[in-house]
Amino acid sequence: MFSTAFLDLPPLRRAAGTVRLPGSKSISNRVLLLAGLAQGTTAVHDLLDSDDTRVMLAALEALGCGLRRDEAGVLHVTGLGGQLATREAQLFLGNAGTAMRPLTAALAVLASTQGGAFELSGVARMHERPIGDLVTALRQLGCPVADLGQPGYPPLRVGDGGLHALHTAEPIRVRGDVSSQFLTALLLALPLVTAQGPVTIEVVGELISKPYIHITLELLARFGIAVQREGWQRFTLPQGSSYRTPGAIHVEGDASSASYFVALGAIAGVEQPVRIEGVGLDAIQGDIRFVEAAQAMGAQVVGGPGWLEVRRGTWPLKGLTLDCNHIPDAAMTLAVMALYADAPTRLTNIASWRVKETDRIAAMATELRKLGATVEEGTDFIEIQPLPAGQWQAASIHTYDDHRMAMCLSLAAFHPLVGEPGEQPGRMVRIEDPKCVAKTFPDYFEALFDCVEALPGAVPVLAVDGPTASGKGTLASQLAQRLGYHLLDSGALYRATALAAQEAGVPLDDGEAVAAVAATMALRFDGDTVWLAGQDITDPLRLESTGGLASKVSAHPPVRQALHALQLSFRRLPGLVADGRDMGTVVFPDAALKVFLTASAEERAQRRHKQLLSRGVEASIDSLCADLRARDDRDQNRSVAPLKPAKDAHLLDNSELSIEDSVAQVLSWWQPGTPRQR
Ligand SMILES: O=C(O)C1=C[C@@H](OP(=O)(O)O)[C@@H](O)[C@H](O)C1
Ligand SMILES: C=C(OP(=O)(O)O)C(=O)O
Repeated sequence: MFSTAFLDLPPLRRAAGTVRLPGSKSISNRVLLLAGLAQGTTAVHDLLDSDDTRVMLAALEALGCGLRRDEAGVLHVTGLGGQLATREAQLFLGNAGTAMRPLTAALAVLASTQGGAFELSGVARMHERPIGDLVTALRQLGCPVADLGQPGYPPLRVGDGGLHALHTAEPIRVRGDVSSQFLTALLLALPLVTAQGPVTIEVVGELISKPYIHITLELLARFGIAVQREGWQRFTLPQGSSYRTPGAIHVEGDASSASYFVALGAIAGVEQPVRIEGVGLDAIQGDIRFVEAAQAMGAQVVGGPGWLEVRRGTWPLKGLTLDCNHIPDAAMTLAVMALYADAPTRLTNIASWRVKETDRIAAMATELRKLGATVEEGTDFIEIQPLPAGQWQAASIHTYDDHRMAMCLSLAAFHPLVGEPGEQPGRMVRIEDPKCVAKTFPDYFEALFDCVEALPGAVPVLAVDGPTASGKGTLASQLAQRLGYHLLDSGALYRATALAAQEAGVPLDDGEAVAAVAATMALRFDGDTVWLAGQDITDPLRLESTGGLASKVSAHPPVRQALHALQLSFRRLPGLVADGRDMGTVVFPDAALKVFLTASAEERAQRRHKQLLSRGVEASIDSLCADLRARDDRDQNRSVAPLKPAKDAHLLDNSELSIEDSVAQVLSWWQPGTPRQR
């Protein structure tokens, strides 16, 4: 997961490859609750691991359910068998509607019938998401529910410790026009009170997001509860309903998450399709019908059970008007596809967008406008005009702690002129707070980068060059962390070459022979660990003596040549911070930003001295200073790739700066707009 403050996406042009989707959030949290209420143990395969399921799991654990993950990653849930194991708990449910609403209902019923009291709270936004219609239904049933904050919103306390007779003979009435999760919550919880007779739920007003009720009914059926229904108005739980574990259950891939990859194929699956695995045309999730909307916009989709393949069909995409009530989550993806269309796109009947992770109609309109689009919004619709190729603007996209805003808007990084003659350099899309995807798809950006390709030369490089002991290694690694970029420590390649040559018995002054070693050595970086031919060389690589050897081998032109291609291969999405001596001048002359880091020889000698002392090595500052000056002189005057700032480098003397100051300075040069390709 990218935990950076922002993630810069360079202009992308093509998509191809395969994504294996994480499990469905809606199925995962329903299955967890059903398994938690059932008697016996349920083996849950392919459960989603994300913020929303973690809060549900933590709640089940606090309530006394047994949870065990086996070596294969299968979760075994041992349920309560309908009996409370603990009578009081405070449950924090983050921003997971699929945890907050169903747990409120289930615990209200259990607390009222067995005696107990439970507090349910969430993040600040959860306390702005309505739950009043569910609370009204639960009170009608006879459950005590107390508002702990603003009435109609979490936090809530359900139960008051006492026993309460519930009124199950009359139909329980619930409104369904704000969220379908209120009805889902009652359907999941009320089997608990069917001992005396059947229980009927009546929906008041128009039910929204109907396909989510279908998921609820399907999963209840798998747990042995056959709900009888009359249209979308009346649902009856038969007398004596009880949750029976199916033993094992498999969670399908998330169909809402699939929408980003379906869109990817439609926008940029030019030569090859984007293949999606884990969810297919047999899905029980309503969001699979996003496929039809994407097809209507021009996507070519084929699929079967558990898979889809999507390529670009009509281009530009076709604008459309669509009632999106049945696909409220995936519909957001259409709003970004609309930028690439030939005519306006109007998405209607989406009032529920306003009460989800953020006010999604307002947020979408604001962020699409930043890209240059013309957008109209109403209480329950959004209309987006196509964005002509020349009018796309670089933008920093605010994501409102809403996973879908981040995932949808990443699709705006595609270059609108993809595959057309006279492609122009593209723009950069900055996604703020990319870790918000953790709600349902923590590795979304990794999955995206695995199946997209940037415009040639567009993967940004930030080159940090400078003399020995200038602190460029530390600066480069901090920058890579802050930007979420890959890191190339080119010095390590020369050091590894020297070690490999020594190991092979090759004389270090034989440039051609050392180059042959460099070209074939089996070098692998694994986080901070470096492997050479299966051996961990992390420590030997850092030795002063290895530095001396590296200085020798790096003076041979054939060695530099041999390592050139290897260095270029580090340039991968989303970007690269390259640390060395000739990164900006020779290896990445087109780097988006070049920094030449210096510090006075005295200051560098002091730093080196400290570093050596910390490793228990004694040294004199004067001799270190003399060594550094001699090394600078050699580096600056060698014939191949002498150490010098690139003409377009920013010079940074960090003699008086802390690491944090230097990082801040470089990041201020790296604002959208400044790097060359933006
Ligand atoms: O029941 C569910 O799993 C969901 C129902 C939908 O909410 P609404 O019914 O509030 O539209 C959907 O947006 C949400 O992501 C998941
Ligand atoms: C609305 C959503 O979530 P929740 O389950 O919290 O309602 C969503 O995932 O888009």
